[in-house]
Amino acid sequence: MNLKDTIVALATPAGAGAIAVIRVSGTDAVSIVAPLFRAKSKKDLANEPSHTLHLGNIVDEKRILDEVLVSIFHGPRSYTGENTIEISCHGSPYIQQEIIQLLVRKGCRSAEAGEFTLRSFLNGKMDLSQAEAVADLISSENQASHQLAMQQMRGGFSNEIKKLREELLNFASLIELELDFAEEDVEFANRDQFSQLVMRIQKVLQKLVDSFSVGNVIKNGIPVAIVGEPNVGKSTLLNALLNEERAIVSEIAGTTRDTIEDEISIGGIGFRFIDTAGIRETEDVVESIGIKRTFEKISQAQVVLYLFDTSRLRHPEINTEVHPTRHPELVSRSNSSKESAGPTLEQVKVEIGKIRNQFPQKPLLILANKIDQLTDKEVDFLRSQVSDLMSISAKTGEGVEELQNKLLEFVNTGELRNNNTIVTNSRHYNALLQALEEINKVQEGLNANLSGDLLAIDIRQALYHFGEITGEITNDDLLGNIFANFCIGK
Ligand SMILES: Nc1nc2c(c(=O)[nH]1)N(C=O)[C@@H](CNc1ccc(C(=O)N[C@@H](CCC(=O)O)C(=O)O)cc1)CN2
Ligand SMILES: Nc1nc2c(ncn2[C@@H]2O[C@H](COP(=O)(O)OP(=O)(O)OP(=O)(O)O)[C@@H](O)[C@H]2O)c(=O)[nH]1
Ligand SMILES: [Mg+2]
Repeated sequence: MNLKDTIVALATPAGAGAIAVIRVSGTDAVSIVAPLFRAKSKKDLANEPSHTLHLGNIVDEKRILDEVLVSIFHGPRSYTGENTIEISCHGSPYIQQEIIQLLVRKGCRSAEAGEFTLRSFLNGKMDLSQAEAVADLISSENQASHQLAMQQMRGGFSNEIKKLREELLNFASLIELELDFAEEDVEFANRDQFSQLVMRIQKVLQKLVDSFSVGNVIKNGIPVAIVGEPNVGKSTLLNALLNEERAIVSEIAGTTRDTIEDEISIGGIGFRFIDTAGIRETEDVVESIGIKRTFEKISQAQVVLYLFDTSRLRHPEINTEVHPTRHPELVSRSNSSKESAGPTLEQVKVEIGKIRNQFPQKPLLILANKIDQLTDKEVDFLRSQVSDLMSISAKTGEGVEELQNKLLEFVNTGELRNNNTIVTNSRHYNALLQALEEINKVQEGLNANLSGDLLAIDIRQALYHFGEITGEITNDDLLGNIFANFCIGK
């Protein structure tokens, strides 16, 4: 990738649209486009001031390709920091390609993925964490992830890091200066002040490191596993939550064999719901693989929803000696297969206990489903038996909204509301962890009255990790990795 080239790419999505924007950036942007542009006002584009907009035609020799609007940005006053021209043409894929090919013939190179933003970074228009936020912003699909990306793009996080880095750098220089006067036993860096700074940095770093658990979840969606025995209504609940017929629902136990997942935003937060294969003893090879996967999904989930079917509970108070007038369909079901009668409430509690034992840290919501089949008295009885019970009907939607509210309670959105800095990027998280480790060493060194040269080594290491975040320290591989995940034209 030659960064001296003038590059061109479609900035809007591929395909037909009302209007498409083609972006040209680099030293020759203006000198390449100006001769191809015939302004209505006869002006020469090359003489126009920055941040102005011009109507005219794009012409290839004598042929008019399109009537367009052209905007001009003189470097360094542009997104990339280079000369930039944007051509807004009619949104036909044919016109887009004709104009782009014309520009390539006249000396532009097709841009690589993320190259405009890479140049913006290299030209000092933004730091690395801000550039990464641009990609997050484009992919944000709900209010929370949008807010975090926006915050990061505006530099909130980088500024915090940069300030700490500068203060630390000051002390590092003072300590290193002492080394030059080793014989004279001077102390330029006041150890008490330094120790205070180190403690402040530890606090900030720890806060940022801790925020990742929230940030990561907000960025990627909170995984919620829906589990329970076959046929209890897991897929019906998934569909109700997603408001879409996403999973197949049937009265046949074992319908869902593999996990199905999809994401939806509730209250501005993304939730990823994972419908799983019903858990039961089975000889069926495929089904048992599905069940194994269910347990994997539980371990990956942030919250687990355990469903059971109230209409099949065997219990004196709740039984399926059904009221024939209310549920004629159930009469035939329970009559035809006595052996398929469901578990007792005690057995359900045992099953829930097993999951609790296996995943002690995981919030587990117990959902008594199909309450539309019960009388109010039966529902009351159920609630009195299981304290943390939510009763729902996935089929009628009863209780689903309460469930959504309950799910929102699991997300600590306080930090988000308080506008605290939240780390969302695992690269930043790793760098922060490493910086914290080094800072802890510095603190230990101070406590142990370590000599300046040894302190300086750990300080330099910490500085290195700070620099990784904002991009003062970087390398081609890292940049390649980050920007390769961008779309072309960004
Ligand atoms: N048409 C268009 N829309 C766009 C972009 C773009 O590049 N082109 N952006 C691309 O992501 C975003 C806006 N970001 C931009 C950031 C800086 C400058 C710019 O010209 N900066 C100059 C001048 C600042 C000023 O005069 O206030 C500078 O930084 O010096 C332009 C767009 C979203 N919308
Ligand atoms: N009356 C009533 N029926 C329900 C309710 N929820 C689900 N059902 C029915 O129960 C049956 C099983 O529903 P599914 O959603 O396929 O159950 P599942 O837990 O995904 O089953 P598997 O995928 O086989 O493990 C279907 O006939 C649904 O219509 C409910 O709240 N009330
Ligand atoms: Mg299912």
